[in-house]
Amino acid sequence: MVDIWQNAMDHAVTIARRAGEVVREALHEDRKVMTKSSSVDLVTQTDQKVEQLIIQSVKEKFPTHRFIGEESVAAGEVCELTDSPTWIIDPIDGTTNFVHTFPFVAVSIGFSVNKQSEFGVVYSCLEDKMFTARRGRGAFCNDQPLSVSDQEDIKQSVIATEFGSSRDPEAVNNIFTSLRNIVSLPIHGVRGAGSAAINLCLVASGCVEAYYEIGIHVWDIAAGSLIVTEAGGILLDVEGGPVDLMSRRILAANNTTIADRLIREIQSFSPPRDDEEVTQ
Ligand SMILES: O=P(O)(O)OC(CO)CO
Ligand SMILES: [Mg+2]
Ligand SMILES: [Mg+2]
Repeated sequence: MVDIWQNAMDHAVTIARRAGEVVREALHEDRKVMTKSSSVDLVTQTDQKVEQLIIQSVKEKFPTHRFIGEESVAAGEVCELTDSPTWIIDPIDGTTNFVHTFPFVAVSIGFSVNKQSEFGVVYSCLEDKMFTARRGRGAFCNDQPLSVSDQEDIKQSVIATEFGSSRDPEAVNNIFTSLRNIVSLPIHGVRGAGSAAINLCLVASGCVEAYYEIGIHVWDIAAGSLIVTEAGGILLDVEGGPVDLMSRRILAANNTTIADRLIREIQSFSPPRDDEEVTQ
């Protein structure tokens, strides 16, 4: 059977690898750090350069396709997901890690048609791990199939989450309340790679049972979320119900038993949506 998006996916893998080389080389240079939404929301010239590299190369091959890119949105482009084929790009997921040479940095490329994810590519470029998923065809790391953990007991689980880049006292309070509740269940441990995309790949790989976060953006999770579901995992909103990739909230888990137990402990809140201006 012909897969009409296979060419696009092959291109995503090629360009993610090339982008990863640029990121690796930039680690040996001075990294000029700028800030965006808060003093701890970091961006570098490499983020911008890599996003342009990806967008230009995709435009040459697929001139009618649309884009949602983290740094393009930061520069004022609208964050709108339509039915058109759309590339959802985070050029460096884990910019704080990149700035500090903490070794989990990913290039994340999601691709959606009719608002449905068709493929996801996450290249963890310092580990040299290429995570891929094609809708209905499974998830892989360096071509080896992935599957989520089969653990059903939350007390035997490791959960990934992050503190995010908001320092709004109420948001920080909610984050710590959730964390205290979950740690106290008790669980085996809490981990966070500092990259939403890599955290999702850790769920897909069975290294952690679940990952949840409030405050992430669609470009952080577009690719990794398909990698989770294609590895047999599930996606939900942090209050239960269907996940909404524009809502800035996600819970990815190996199964509903683990997800339902976490939902009872998460103190949720709602940051402004990624597509807020579009939906108003
Ligand atoms: O490093 P970035 O792309 O800002 O992403 C963060 C979350 O927004 C880590 O996932
Ligand atoms: Mg990101
Ligand atoms: Mg980024």
